[in-house]
Amino acid sequence: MLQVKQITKKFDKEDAVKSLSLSVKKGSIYGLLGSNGAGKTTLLKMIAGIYRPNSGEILINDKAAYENPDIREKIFFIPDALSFYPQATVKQMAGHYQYFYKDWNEKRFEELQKVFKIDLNRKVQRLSKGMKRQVAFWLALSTMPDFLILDEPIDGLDPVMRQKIKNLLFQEIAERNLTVLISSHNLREIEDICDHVGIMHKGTMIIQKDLDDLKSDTHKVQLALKDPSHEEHLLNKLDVLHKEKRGSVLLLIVKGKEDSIRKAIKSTELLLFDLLPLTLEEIFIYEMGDVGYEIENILL
Ligand SMILES: Nc1ncnc2c1ncn2[C@@H]1O[C@H](COP(=O)(O)OP(=O)(O)OP(=O)(O)O)[C@@H](O)[C@H]1O
Repeated sequence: MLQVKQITKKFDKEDAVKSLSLSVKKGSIYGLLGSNGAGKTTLLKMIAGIYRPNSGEILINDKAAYENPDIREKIFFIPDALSFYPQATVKQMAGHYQYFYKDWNEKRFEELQKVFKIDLNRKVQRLSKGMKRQVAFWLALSTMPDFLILDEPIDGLDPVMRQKIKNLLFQEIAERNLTVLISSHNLREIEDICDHVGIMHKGTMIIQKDLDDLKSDTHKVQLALKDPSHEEHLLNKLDVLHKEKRGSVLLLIVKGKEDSIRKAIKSTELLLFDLLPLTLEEIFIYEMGDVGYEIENILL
């Protein structure tokens, strides 16, 4: 279990991450979403032990991660901007990781060559962007990590390779209880693979929930009132995240379970009523709107 407790990170005088808490259960995939500059990379780098928080603590299986080299060795971070030794071949990079990671698994490395099919003698810096990312996953999985921290992991990967890597992650989760924390702007990908989601804005976590709960907690409602003067009364009964009017039709994004929304609306006479679930992308946009991120007229 990964527990982040009230961590803050300042750059100069600005808080990049403010008193943020989060917990990720063993064997789960947690998707970290957020606006540009929200502090996602800074948070991941603190968890990976690259930045030291100004305050707060990061615990892995109840032990302080930063001070504990054995724990830090079981966390593997694949950053957004990859870096390799300038002249190193894939084989030499593997040798480097073998030296530094005591659980390096040579057999696993050889098995994974069948997936990645990249010549071991090629210089990593001369590989394409997507191939470099494949090498990063290849090396990461060969260190047999307990925690994999991924910053924009699919950038540059073709759809077939994306699927292969997803399958590898699912396999590691099923067989070894690997825990994965992913930061991404690709919400479809997050929706597809994550079981838990957190949304960050301006250094804080504005919402974190089980993905299924999050999706059943917000709905898109389209309605037309028989008597338009009842609009305010109706809206007061709903937790409205966003409202738009198109002629006499009201388009609403409403927080709450389907049953409670239907119940709140029941006593109002309507000419039209439609209730639809939201995609994660839509939930993200309206949650951001709720905290003051400008989202005028983008009802999807
Ligand atoms: N090394 C640094 N020195 C100074 N400020 C930094 C540094 N790294 C990040 N910041 C600042 O911290 C804030 C959060 O940045 P961060 O990279 O964590 O955001 P992010 O959520 O990953 O953004 P994006 O989605 O755009 O990649 C930003 O205001 C950024 O300018």
